[in-house]
Amino acid sequence: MRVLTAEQMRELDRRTIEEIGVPGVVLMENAGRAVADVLCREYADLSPGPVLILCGRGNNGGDGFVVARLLLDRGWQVETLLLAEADQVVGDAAVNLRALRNRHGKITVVADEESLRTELARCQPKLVVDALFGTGLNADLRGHAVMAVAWINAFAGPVVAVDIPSGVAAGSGRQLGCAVRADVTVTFAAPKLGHLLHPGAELRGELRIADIGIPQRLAEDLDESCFWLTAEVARSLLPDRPCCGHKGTFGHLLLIAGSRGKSGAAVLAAKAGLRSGAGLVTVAVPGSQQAIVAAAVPEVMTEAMAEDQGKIASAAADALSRLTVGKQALAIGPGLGQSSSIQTLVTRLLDDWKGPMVLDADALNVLADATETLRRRDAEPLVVTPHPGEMARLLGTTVAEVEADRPSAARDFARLRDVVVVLKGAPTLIASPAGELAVNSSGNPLLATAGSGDVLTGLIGGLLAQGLDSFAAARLGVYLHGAAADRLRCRIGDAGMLAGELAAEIPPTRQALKGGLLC
Ligand SMILES: NC(=O)C1=CN([C@@H]2O[C@H](COP(=O)(O)OP(=O)(O)OC[C@H]3O[C@@H](n4cnc5c(N)ncnc54)[C@H](O)[C@@H]3O)[C@@H](O)[C@H]2O)[C@@H](O)CC1
Ligand SMILES: [K+]
Repeated sequence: MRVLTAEQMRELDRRTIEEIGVPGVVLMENAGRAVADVLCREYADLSPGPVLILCGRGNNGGDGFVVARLLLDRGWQVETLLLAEADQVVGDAAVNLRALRNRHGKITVVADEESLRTELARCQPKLVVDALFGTGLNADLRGHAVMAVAWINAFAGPVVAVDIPSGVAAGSGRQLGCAVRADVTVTFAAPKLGHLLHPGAELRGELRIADIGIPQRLAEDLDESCFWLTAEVARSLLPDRPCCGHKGTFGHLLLIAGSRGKSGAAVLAAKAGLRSGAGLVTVAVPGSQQAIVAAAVPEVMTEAMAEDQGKIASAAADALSRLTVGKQALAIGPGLGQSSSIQTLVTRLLDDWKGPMVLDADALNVLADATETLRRRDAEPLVVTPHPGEMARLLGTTVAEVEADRPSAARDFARLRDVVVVLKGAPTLIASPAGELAVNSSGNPLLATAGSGDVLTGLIGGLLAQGLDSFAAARLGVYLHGAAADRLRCRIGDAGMLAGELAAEIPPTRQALKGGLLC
């Protein structure tokens, strides 16, 4: 499902009005009707209210006037507070303010904190509709809007936000000063980034997406495309499992991982590689770790590499090159540790191996200096899976700067280095070298545990081995990883998952996804 920025939404509105010829008031009527329909459907038990509708001076407030008029028509008691002077309301919003007045709706202009306090104390609503600010908010909330938000957030009954909770920036999900916490948000045409990125993702409550008459095909011309990685999208990426397939059909993954004290990372990634559905997994580990890994995962093949102080040594270069023969994908990084030998080995593999490959953890450091190596690779794009700290190191910036604009960080690095970036976090973002961005919809705090990144690397590696292209494997891997944690949360709660349990949960999650049981 496509995700829009505030500017893209404005562009689609404009083109629908100017090119298609649908008047703005029709779009506003459709928007207001969609909200009224949600209220009548989901809060029928609170009818006839009263409903309090808080409106701002822009078109978000205009939608609020439509909601007020339609709810009056449907027998609700409605109070409308306008937090602006009536002459500040212009255009389509002014048309609907007039229509509400003509319908004898009760509209009270509250120009300051004093009158707002008085009106809020008088209203006693059962339900509140937030139509103060929408996608046009461009600065921190000030004045009596701040008081209105605080009052809404202290209100005990349900709060429904029109388009986006007031105070949430539609392009980033950031809170501009303060923001409404809604139970339900009804947005129009498509979700906005601000609905999916935190804190907007929590503040919006349940998201309802309403068609207001903006043709989907207009979105196809937009420069930057961003998609919500829903179950439906993930399902479309699942690789085939032909009945006559054998283990060779489903690919052979070479995992290069582990060091003294970190053999568990290799074990977890190896298990996830197999749980992803790959036919065969070979794990190359420092010789001293081979028995540990082989005992922990008897289903994988293990290869002992020359080692230096517990880490794979540069003397292993030729052996590793030989091991790549006949493999469909490589996964490099979990628990490798950091050393100049590791840098040399990974750089050589980047040069020699033209097939799909996922790099994580310690292997990522190589990329900071490998611009030229990556440019001349002429191979399937790499998948890299940094957390914000690693992303900051790769971009030569700070974690705070990465966190301030996660979509740009992921996109910039993907374009610059011609790689698929999986920027871990809540939510995880996946960016392609072509500039596409996917925002994951699955996952929860259970994933914040040791080894969960190793599981993701093995999972993506296993999907690459099954023939998925890099962007598809990264998206499906990220979705399944989060969805497996979501299933576990239903059973064990939101703390205390072991990463090994996550790997074991991948097959039933995949099956549930296939059967349409995830949404
Ligand atoms: N044709 C359209 O453009 C449609 C717009 N729709 C609605 O219109 C909304 C966008 O409307 P607008 O662009 O008018 O903007 P908003 O209604 O979001 O409000 C912004 C208004 O407040 C002012 N403002 C911005 N930041 C402020 C701040 N911090 N403090 C005080 N005032 C501030 C702006 O100058 C503008 O007048 C959408 O969210 C949606 O609800 C829908 O009616 C569908 C059709
Ligand atoms: K709003």
